[in-house]
Amino acid sequence: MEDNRRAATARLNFLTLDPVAPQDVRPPILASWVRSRHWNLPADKITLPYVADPDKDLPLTRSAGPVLRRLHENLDGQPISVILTDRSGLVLQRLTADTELARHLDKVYLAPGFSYAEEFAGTNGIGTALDVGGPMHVFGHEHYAEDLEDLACAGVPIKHPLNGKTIGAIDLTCWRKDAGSLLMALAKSTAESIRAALLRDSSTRELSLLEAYLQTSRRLGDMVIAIDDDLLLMNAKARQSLDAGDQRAVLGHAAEILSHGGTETILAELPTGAWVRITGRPIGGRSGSGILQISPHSAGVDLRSQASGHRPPPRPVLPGLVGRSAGWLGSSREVDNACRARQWVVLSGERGVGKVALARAAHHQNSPGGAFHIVDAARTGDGFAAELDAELADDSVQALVIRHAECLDADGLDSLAEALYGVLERRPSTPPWIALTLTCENGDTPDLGELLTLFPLTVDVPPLRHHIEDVRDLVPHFLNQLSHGDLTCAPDTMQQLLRSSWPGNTAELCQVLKQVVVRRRRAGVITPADLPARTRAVSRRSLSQLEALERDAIVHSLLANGGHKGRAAKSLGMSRATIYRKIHDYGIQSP
Ligand SMILES: Nc1ncnc2c1ncn2[C@@H]1O[C@H](COP(=O)(O)OP(=O)(O)OP(=O)(O)O)[C@@H](O)[C@H]1O
Repeated sequence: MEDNRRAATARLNFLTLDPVAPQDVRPPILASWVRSRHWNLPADKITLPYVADPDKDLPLTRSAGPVLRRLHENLDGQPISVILTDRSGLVLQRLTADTELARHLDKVYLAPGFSYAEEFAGTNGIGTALDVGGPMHVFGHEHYAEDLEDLACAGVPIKHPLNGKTIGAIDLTCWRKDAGSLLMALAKSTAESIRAALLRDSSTRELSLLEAYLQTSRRLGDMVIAIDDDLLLMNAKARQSLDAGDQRAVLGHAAEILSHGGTETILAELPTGAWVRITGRPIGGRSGSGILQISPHSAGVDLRSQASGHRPPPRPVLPGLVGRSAGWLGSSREVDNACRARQWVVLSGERGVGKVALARAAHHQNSPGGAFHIVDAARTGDGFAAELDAELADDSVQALVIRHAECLDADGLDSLAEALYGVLERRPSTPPWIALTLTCENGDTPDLGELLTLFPLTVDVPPLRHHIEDVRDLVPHFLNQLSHGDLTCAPDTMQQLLRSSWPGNTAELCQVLKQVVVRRRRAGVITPADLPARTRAVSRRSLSQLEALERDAIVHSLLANGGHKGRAAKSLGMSRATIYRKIHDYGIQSP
């Protein structure tokens, strides 16, 4: 009781930025409060992300189920809730016999589908135990969120018995007034029983997988990978021979082979241009579990180079950007050259195509470390004008992007031209490099009037559907950034992404992958079912660049002719029959 009062005072002092006496709060709790403040969490209420349909078909839930049910029965109606979460703190299961406690837990969202990760719920038994990687009890006012002050929680991370990775957490929660030291002892012994159950359930299959993996690695000296639910083993040969992008591609093919029974052999081209032969062998009679043997396939390389005199595809020209299609590389080179020559440039294209990204990368390539700033003309009120003045007055700025110039009206464009002439007068020998971006929709390019005399070059940045093949590079690039390489994309998922028309371009692709990463919350391979519904509105096949251009021309013509197909066909010089066929073939929704 005394401890709780001291914790309450310490918490209040902490929240009001007053000094906290070290003896009043345990160090791991204080450290967690600091992290909670860093996440900008409100201390007076709890708001948590919710996943409507969390994936509960995991080895953890299968093995933990009987252990949790036994414990729940033994608790015999006592007000203690037994909670299982995945490794991110997402609640998968809750067993509570006491209705009053259950009602309270519902009120604070300690229920399946809600995440009790520390970054959302602040200091608590689940998230903080997962964060520190060991058992953690959090008592009453030690919780960061006021809503949790009547509860006591004892959380213990659960580590996989074979690979040692944290795969979830067990938590026992009761009323603060009922808590005692036995709560933690019980949580620890439950975690131990779950580990034993996991070992028992997985040992037969995983040990035979491990044996097959070791035998294959020793015998053949090839690259070998073993895959099972939560287990991934890759031998040194595979790790050394394949770079991160190639590893991800191989894992995607491996998942595909294993999901079809695992006995196939395929030839695959990897992102670096190397060809490999991948042979699968299922283990344990389950799809998704088996050994993959990977060997370099020189015939593939020879075939390619003999057939078309192919060289490995060109590398991206600008740092931090990916994409090797001719259209994207052409724009990249133009922006790079303009930046090197300090020539001011207009970057024009649909929303999210990568205009700012190109300007930033060109600047970093040509003036590494130099100050690069952005001002956005879409800002309302006087915000833009004031910010622009400040940037132009700052002599340390070496590169400036003026974004969304299409938002300026005629007066705005005049003022901008005047301000830019001013900077040329003031810094005639060292003006900043300036790129102006124009976001154009439906092929309309706004008129920049007099400004064009200052910007002699306009680079058109193509929409993603016109260099759709770059999706193959963009997806692993974004997944690597978003999930630190924990997630890869299955080949059929990639096919679906390649067939989408991406009206929001690369920014939309990045957004979709972000959504997938947040929803999945565990490592593995992304399947088409993981993709949000909007990516399913796809054309029946992936279109070549010419076909995509033709589809766009038809869409623009239909728009310009108020949806009248006959007139649209005439203005494009095509017959009515042809336009009808193409509208159907390209899956165009008539405007
Ligand atoms: N080739 C690429 N490689 C890696 N990332 C890219 C590439 N192209 C675009 N991106 C990323 O896509 C996102 C959108 O790009 P960016 O903001 O540059 O688009 P924009 O054309 O300037 O958009 P808007 O018209 O809306 O202002 C950014 O996160 C950017 O880093």
